[in-house]
Amino acid sequence: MKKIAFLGPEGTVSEESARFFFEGQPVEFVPYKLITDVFSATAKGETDASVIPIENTIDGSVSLHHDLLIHEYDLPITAEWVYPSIQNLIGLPGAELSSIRKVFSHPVAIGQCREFIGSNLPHAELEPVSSTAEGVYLVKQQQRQDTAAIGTLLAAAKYGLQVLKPTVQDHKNNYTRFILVGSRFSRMEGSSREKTSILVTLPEDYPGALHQVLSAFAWRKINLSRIESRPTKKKLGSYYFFIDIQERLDTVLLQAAIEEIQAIGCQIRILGSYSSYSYEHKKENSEV
Ligand SMILES: O=C(O)C(=O)C[C@]1(C(=O)O)C=C[C@@H](O)C=C1
Repeated sequence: MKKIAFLGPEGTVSEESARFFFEGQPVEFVPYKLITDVFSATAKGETDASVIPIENTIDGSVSLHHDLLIHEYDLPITAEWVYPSIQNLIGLPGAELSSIRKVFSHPVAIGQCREFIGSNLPHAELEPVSSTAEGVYLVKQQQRQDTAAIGTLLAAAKYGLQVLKPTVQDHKNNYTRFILVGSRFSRMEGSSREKTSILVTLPEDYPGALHQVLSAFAWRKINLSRIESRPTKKKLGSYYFFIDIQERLDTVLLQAAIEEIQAIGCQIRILGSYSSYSYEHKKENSEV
């Protein structure tokens, strides 16, 4: 059976989203404490693929995860899906909101609930931890009525704690985009569109290089869904451009665009060509 690494312990948003994505597939989910361990499990061959949160509606791109993919782990992106991040305030049974003085959660989840925390828990100290479920686990361990965590319903149930307040994220449309890196799986139900991700390094001292890169896509009417710049870490002002393209890699048009970009001296690394699944589309399919 294929093994899927995710950010643990059990009960994270990553686990919820992976279970949703692989619903009905014979796979085994394996939790890892740190996101670097999630990447390296597949790089070392302990698992077949890793689930990586890459972007969130409220908090934006997860820079660390982009950088790990760029600099540390040469693993292809083999699928992408979107999943709602529904956060809940979780504590010991009977705990009162007004007495909460400490809240554990993943920094991204804290970022998603800032307004709620400001208005409802103004005196609480915020303690960032390695995942939302790690925070819920710590509340269970510490057994304190004045301590809570922001996490999933799955984690509240797993650790036998109470949901003190459900859906505390500041915006209803709080979605996270997850990528799968490592092995390729057969096509899931509910595929929406094909995408390719590339990493472009511009030639030095070439005025207008980025403009030329973008125009290679523009005049061919190739749609880009995202451009993210990340430092190359070699010197200040030097960047990689992470580009998501709404086209399969093997199309004539995209191949020609890539050749044109290389011809002006850019370096291109293909990060993956994969199916992208939207939440609604996949959900509709699984409900039929
Ligand atoms: O801590 C978790 O539950 C995770 O799965 C990690 C993570 C993230 O890194 O963005 C994933 C989605 C949530 O929106 C918040 C945190």
